[in-house]
Amino acid sequence: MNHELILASQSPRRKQLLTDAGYSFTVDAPDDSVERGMCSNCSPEELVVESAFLKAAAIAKRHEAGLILAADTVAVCGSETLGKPVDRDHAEKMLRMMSGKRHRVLTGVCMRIAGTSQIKTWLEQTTLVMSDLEDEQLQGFLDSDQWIGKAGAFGYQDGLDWVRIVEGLASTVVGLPVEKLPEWIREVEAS
Ligand SMILES: Cc1cn([C@H]2C[C@H](O)[C@@H](COP(=O)(O)OP(=O)(O)OP(=O)(O)O)O2)c(=O)[nH]c1=O
Repeated sequence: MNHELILASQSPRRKQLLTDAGYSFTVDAPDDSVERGMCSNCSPEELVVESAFLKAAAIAKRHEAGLILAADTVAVCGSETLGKPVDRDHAEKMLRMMSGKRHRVLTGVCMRIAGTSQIKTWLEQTTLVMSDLEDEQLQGFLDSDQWIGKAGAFGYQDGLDWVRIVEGLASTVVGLPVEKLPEWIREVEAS
């Protein structure tokens, strides 16, 4: 990598994934307002890519150089796109919707080199299946507050035994497909 890496995210999970993969980087996170006012009638695939693009753009403005990395994650169940729950009731609604079903988690990623027009976006997808959640199990999980700040109201990294991956990378579910980064960094640096 020829540039200093800047993670444009407030997500502790993205920071952890990047650290565990051995990258050195600084963090400059966009505020939540970047995600508001997004296209309301676009597909979830378009939404995560557009959101990652906007997050990277907001941070690129503040830097003269460096490789900016931004991402956005949602869960998709049937025709519903599930972002971060706003409260416990919202989290419960999401989990009841996914209970006993397959769903997908999409992560859009944007990398851009500040001070240049070099920019790329990518989309990754992982399919999961959730067991039928018993009422008691669901209430216990909601009481634990582990759903807070997580798209679809669950954290795959929390070792839950009622959700498993059918196809795709676990890192995509947790918010950043780090296994793809070496290839993607080469692509954006060559663009
Ligand atoms: C599905 C799932 C999501 N998540 C998290 C990853 C993201 O932090 C969050 C999705 O919200 P995002 O809006 O993608 O990210 P964020 O608001 O946390 O951070 P930023 O916009 O600054 O980058 O859900 C998990 O941690 N585990 C999971 O299993």
